[in-house]
Parts: sequence; structure tokens; C-alpha cells
Amino acid sequence: MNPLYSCAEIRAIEEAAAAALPDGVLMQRAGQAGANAALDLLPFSTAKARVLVLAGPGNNGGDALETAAHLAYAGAQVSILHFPPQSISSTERAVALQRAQTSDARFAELDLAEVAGTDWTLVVDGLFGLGLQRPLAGALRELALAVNGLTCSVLALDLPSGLDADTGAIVGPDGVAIHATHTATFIGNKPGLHTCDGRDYAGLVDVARLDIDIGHFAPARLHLNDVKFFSRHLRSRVHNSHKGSYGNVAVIGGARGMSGAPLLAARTALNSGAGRVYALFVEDPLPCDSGQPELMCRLADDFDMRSSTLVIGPGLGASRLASALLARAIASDSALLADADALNLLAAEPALQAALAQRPGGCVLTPHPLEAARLLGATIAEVQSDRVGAARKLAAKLNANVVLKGSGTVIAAPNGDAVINTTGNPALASAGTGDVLSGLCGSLLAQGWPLWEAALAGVWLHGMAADVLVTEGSGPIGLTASELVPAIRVALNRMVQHHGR
Ligand SMILES: NC(=O)C1=CN([C@@H]2O[C@H](COP(=O)(O)OP(=O)(O)OC[C@H]3O[C@@H](n4cnc5c(N)ncnc54)[C@H](OP(=O)(O)O)[C@@H]3O)[C@@H](O)[C@H]2O)[C@@H](O)CC1
Ligand SMILES: [K+]
Repeated sequence: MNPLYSCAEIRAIEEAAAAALPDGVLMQRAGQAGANAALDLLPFSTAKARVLVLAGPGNNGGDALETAAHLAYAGAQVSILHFPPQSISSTERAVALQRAQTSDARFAELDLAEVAGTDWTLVVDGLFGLGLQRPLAGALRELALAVNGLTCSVLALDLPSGLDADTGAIVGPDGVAIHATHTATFIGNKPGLHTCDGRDYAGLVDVARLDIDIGHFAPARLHLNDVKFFSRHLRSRVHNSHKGSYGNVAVIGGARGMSGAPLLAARTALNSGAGRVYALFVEDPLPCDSGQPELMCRLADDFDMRSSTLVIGPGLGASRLASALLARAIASDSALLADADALNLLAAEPALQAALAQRPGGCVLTPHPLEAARLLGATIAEVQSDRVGAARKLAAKLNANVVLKGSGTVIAAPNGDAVINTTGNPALASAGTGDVLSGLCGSLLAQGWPLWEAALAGVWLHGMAADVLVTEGSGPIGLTASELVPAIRVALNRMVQHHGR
């Protein structure tokens, strides 16, 4: 189910597979897979296609040389910009170079103006793959920038050069990477293609396993999110049920001047199926939500927390009252999700963190990178430079199911299992979308979902709703968090119709 492998794991698989195969076979297969992916992007009459192949000094360059030879044999006009190795080449790369040299591909001495000024049909990026050691600098940096200025398709072999395969961060500081429209990645899928800058730089990702025996692949601890991970909890509703069958959600937040956040979370909880939803305010409760009168607005201090799933944090503020409410919520036996200001209070109060970590039932935390950084005592840059690592660290530290939001949201469990989400788009980079996510996950918890599955499904549905709205033209520019609420309802009902029991 969509496993993701670290650089070290891919190297181990490749080594074991190569030992059982004749020399150079894996590179030949990678080159063939690269050529197949490239041909999919070329016009039917390949003779008209002008393809620029960038071949770096290592084995990624070897893949590119194999690809170039195949494309030339297929009739494309291929220009190779070749960066020979500084020291000894691998044998398979030397063979690939020979193959390219005996094909009709042209080894070109192109300057940047020619790269930028030619009407290429496709650029194939085989500069660097797993062996990138440092930021692209000098002429290579200028070349990457020139390629990024082109409007044609760009196919990255294994991964976009300049990107870290494990983290999805551009190798920096102040690094650059090739901005690919497509990536043909080899042996196994890689986390860096799906989080941080990966989603923007890798484009559409296709995995070529290179026919490696499945026995060489160890079970992965990191996956892409998949409906199969949570579909058994998608239940059709039974006729003989009532509002008490679908749980209570209490959203605790709404300090003075911040009533919108808990209302967004509460409306989402209601529209995603919770039986009763309370919007609880730190002070000055609204008499009701006129846009959603089904919600019950109350003062938080008076509320009995025992019979509801608790979503604490949206607009909670940082007052002593807010902190006391958080302490009560943590001490309760109820299912708990902490977001926004609750996370900031936690970061500021080690005693609350200790209480949370000892909570027998665990919890869900939904930090954005700044909130995660505060909880870890790190910087945002440190969190973003290893999102999966940061989410796992936080999950272990606080015994929590952590949803680290951002491009390629990471969901990590205390036991180290982690998932990167694949739905969602930049429309979600707007105010209130986090409140919607917390209300949605809280609603699933109230309906009996376990913490892990509620987090996976919540993140999936939230992103899916945004994707559908963007397809319909309501975003990504200007989509509002409120618009997600009915779209989530539709997405959830469709999923239940399709997968539910
Ligand atoms: N092994 C296999 O069987 C298979 C491997 N496969 C393919 O091989 C790829 C891995 O190959 P790889 O290990 O040779 O690394 P790769 O990414 O080509 O770069 C290393 C070279 O780059 C150099 N260099 C690094 N950073 C640099 C920088 N910033 N600026 C300038 N130079 C820099 C570095 O030199 P050095 O650091 O020593 O100076 C070295 O010369 C993998 O991603 C996949 O595509 C597939 O064919 C399947 C089978
Ligand atoms: K590459």
C-alpha cells in the first residue's frame, strides 16, 4: 500500500538486487523506464521532438545516458548536456555513455542562452539523484535556473536534482532544484517527492520498480495515505439509530474576539456527522450561531467534559482560564484533539505536556510547522527540513497521533508509523482551514473512530474536499474555509457509499 523508502533503504534494496543480476542491468532498466516515461510526454511523431537530456557525473547521469540512447533510437532529436565524472565512473555508467555515443544523440556544448532560447519539447533531468551531497552551485545552479524558466515538460529521473529524497527539502542553504513536471522514480517511492517542496518540484510521480524481486523490499514504516488504511471505519448509517448514536463533540475555544474559529470547527463537526455539537467559549458565549442554529453555544467553564469528544484550541487564547480548561480536558477520559492555541499553551507549560504524554487514551495533535517547532523547542526551518522526522519526534514525545500540516501533511503515531497525505492543494493555505480539520477529526472520533484512523481519514477528506472545489473552479485562489464544510459532507457521504459497510 504505497510504501515510501528512505535513501538508505533504497540503496540496500538496490545492492541486494544488483548482486543477483548481471552487471548494469538495473541501470539499463532505469534508462528504459526513463525513456518510456519520456515517450509518453512526446508527440506521436517523435522525429519532431527536441529533447534536452542533462546527464550528471554519477549513476543518475548514467540513467540519463541510457534514456537518451533509447530516445534517439526512437527517432527524437536528442541533445545531451554531459557532465563527466571528476574521478572514475562506475562500469555501468561507462557502458551507458558508450551506448549514447553510438546512438544518434548529439553531445552538445550548450551555453545557458542556448538552453533558455531553444524550443525544447522536453527536458530530461539526470543531473543528480540519491547521491546529491551539497547544494547545486556555480554553472549547475545557473543551468537549473535556466531550465526552470522553460515552459516545456521536464521529466526528472529518480528525483528532481537539488531535492533531498528523504525530506523533500531543497538542499541548501539558498539552494535550487530542477522544477520537474513529471518524475520517474526508480526502485521505490520516496518521501521527499511528496512533502515539503517535493510536491511542487516532482510533479506527477510514477514509480518504476525495475522488476526487482518483491522479497528484497522490507516492510515500510512510512506510506502514502490510502483509503484502505481507514475504509473499514466508513459505516453506512442504520435506520434504527438516533442522534445519541453518533456521539457528542465539544469544541472548546472562542476567547473574546475569537468566536469564528470554534464555530468553524463546530459547524464542520456537525456537517460531518456528529450527533450533537457544542461550541464552548472561554468567556462571553454567543447566544447561538445564527448560521448554524443546531449548535449549542455555552460557557466552557460550566460544561461537563465527560460525555463528549473534546476539540480544544480554536481561538482559545492564552489566558489562565484557557490553560485551566486545557488541563481539565487533558485530565478527562474523553477522546481529545488539541489544536492551535492549545498547542501553544502546551509548548509554554511543561507540566501540561507531561500530563498529556501520560494520558492513557492518547490524543490527536494538529500543529502547523510553527506550532510543531514551539512544541519541539526547534525552529520552523528545522521542522521543515525533516517533516517526517519532526512529526515522529513529537508523536513519541507526547504520546500523540500528530498531524503536521503543510504541503504533504505528515501523520505520525507514537510507535513510529507515519503517513504522508496526498490530497489537498494550496487553496488550504488560508485562514480557518485548520479549524475545519480539527472539527472534522473530532467528529470522526465522536462517531467511534480510533485516533489514528480518524486522523488519516480527516486529513484525506479535508484535502479531497479542497481538490474537488478547485476542480470546480472555486479555488485555489480565494477559497474560504467555510466552503470546505459542505464539500467535506459530500466527500464523506460519497466515500461511505463507495466503501462503507
Ligand atoms: N546504483 C544502482 O545500481 C542504481 C542507481 N540508479 C541511479 O543512480 C543514482 C544514484 O547514483 P549515485 O550514487 O552515483 O549518485 P548521483 O545522484 O548520480 O550523484 C553522484 C555524483 O554527483 C556528484 N555530486 C553530488 N552532489 C553534487 C553537487 N551538488 N554538485 C556537483 N556534483 C555533485 C558526486 O561527486 P562528489 O560528491 O564525489 O564530488 C558524484 O559524482 C540514483 O538516484 C538512480 O538514479 C539507477 O540506475 C538504478 C540502479
Ligand atoms: K535527477
